[in-house]
Amino acid sequence: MTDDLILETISVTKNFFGDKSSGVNNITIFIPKSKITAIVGESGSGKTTLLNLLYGTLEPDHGEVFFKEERVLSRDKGIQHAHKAMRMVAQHNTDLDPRTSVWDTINEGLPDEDQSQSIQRVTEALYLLNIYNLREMPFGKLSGGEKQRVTIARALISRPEVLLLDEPFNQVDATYREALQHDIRYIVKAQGVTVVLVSHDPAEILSMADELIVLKEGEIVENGSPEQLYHSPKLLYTAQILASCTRLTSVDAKVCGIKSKRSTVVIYAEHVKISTLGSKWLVKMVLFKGFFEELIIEKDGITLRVINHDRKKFPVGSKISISISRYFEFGKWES
Ligand SMILES: Nc1ncnc2c1ncn2[C@@H]1O[C@H](COP(=O)(O)OP(=O)(O)OP(=O)(O)O)[C@@H](O)[C@H]1O
Repeated sequence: MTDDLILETISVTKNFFGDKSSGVNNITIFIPKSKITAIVGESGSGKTTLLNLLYGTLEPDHGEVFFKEERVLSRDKGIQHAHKAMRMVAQHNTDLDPRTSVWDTINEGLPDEDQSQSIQRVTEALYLLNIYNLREMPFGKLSGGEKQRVTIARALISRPEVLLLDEPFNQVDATYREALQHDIRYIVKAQGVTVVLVSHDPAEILSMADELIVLKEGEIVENGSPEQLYHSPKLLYTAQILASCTRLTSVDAKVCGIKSKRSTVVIYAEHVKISTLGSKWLVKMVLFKGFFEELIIEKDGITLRVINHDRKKFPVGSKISISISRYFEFGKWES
């Protein structure tokens, strides 16, 4: 393993109850040090299974997982080193005692040998995650977002080299999600922590990750930087995970003025420019997205998603025309 890598899986397979369609199959990945790598894919594609294999809480049926040069084995096989250097924040915090104070919950994450520095380290973690004011509250009384901050503080207090995050912002409402994402990115970058993040949310993936690994049915189908995969997806599957888009057959795409020889056309909402000239499309729905709107527009039974920055200019029922600056073409086998 080269110095710029920290975790590696070599041809790892983990199936449940011998069912090859479950878990993950023959996965080889390299996780770069001090970067945020996101594992993305539809529900059931094997993201959590892969995270548990990296952490060592699942043992592969075949293949090997390495933390630096050291093989990661499952907990029952007793390899401790990798666990000390890694921390996992799971989707739900159900194993944490709701009666324990925030201070004590975070302190429990500090290894015994560091307990002499407990006051300084817990205080630091509380400030880092912006939750100093909550230190005396029982964990169970916190909001979803606050709980998530505490769980991440508890994981970071041991100064892990690798932080594994499974849908970490799931329970956090939209208002606080962006702030928490921003804080986590800032903290991990400042501390040089390596993060492996499992997420469903395209905005989260694109704004937080340095690298993406796309899983489908337990296999890696694409990987690269967020920019690369967003702007030049090789697969329809990847485009649909990363972007707000419309998928059309090549026959339906003719309504948008696109002539394609391939079976499927994908149009990102941001690539549709709108104006009032011509007025051939009907605005069916306006979705408020904060500083922009997403319009659902229709013509000849075809609906398109469109980003509109000129808010309130195109209300439901108004007529508009479009021009498409870019689209992607895919064959059937690429879905
Ligand atoms: N402990 C288990 N026992 C049996 N099957 C399992 C187990 N864990 C995962 N699976 C199966 O393996 C496949 C991958 O599951 P996994 O939880 O890794 O997917 P995922 O991509 O994380 O899904 P989601 O996004 O819904 O959390 C699924 O078909 C799932 O049913």
